Amino acid sequence: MSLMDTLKRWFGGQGATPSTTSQQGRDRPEPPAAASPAAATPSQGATTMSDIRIHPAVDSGVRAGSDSFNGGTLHCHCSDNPVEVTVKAQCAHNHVCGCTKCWKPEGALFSMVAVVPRESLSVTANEDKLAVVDTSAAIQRHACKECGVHMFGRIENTDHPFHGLDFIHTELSDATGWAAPEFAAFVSSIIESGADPDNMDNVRGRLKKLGLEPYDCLSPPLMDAIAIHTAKAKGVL
Ligand SMILES: N[C@@H](CCC(=O)N[C@@H](CS)C(=O)NCC(=O)O)C(=O)O
Ligand SMILES: [Zn+2]
Repeated sequence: MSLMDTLKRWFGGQGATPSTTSQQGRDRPEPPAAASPAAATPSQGATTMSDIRIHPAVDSGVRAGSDSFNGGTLHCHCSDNPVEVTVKAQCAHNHVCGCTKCWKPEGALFSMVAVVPRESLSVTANEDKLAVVDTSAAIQRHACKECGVHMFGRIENTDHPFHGLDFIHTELSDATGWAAPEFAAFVSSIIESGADPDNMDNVRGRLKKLGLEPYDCLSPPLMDAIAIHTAKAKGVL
């Protein structure tokens, strides 16, 4: 059984959160400022739930994925010689992430990030434009040096619970059918990017309305998976 199958068995598979249909097109979001690849717009000044821009892919409603979808091609935001990453698999555990490390499009409070088996992902054009953002991080985020977009994140530590999985931002693909985001992770962390702490009830309320249950770390199934991995490594399980 593959790692992805094991994860799906543990976690119940992708697409657990059925979604409303988005009215939004699949246009790429505005390019980020190259100098600040992880920038959000923390001080959105939003005081009402509907004003809150979680992420362009969910702000008009979460679009359900397709069971028959089998991958696509991701591009960075460079108009010349964009980096291209090809993924030959559906993604799993798609979610929005509020941490400061994941790449967010301009104006968004959250990143949108999912996992795929690392063997399903390859860089198919302009690999020389990629560099790892922070080599000391568990997730080695390979970003375009020109536009700042994170093309994929890889865990090289073979002892890490998620080793074997790569992290991707499906919005970088024009294809439709990617599994929809299912929850919101690291919600409190948006404060670390400058979001107003007094607006957190509205942010969590908006996420719930979108069907993205807010968690301040990962979702319970993923936290359980990490604990199971640790318990097994310690010989407790
Ligand atoms: N509060 C921290 C949380 C960072 C964090 O733990 N991020 C998670 C979710 S992406 C993680 O797995 N990080 C590992 C890494 O960045 O390598 C922040 O916002 O910077
Ligand atoms: Zn993150």
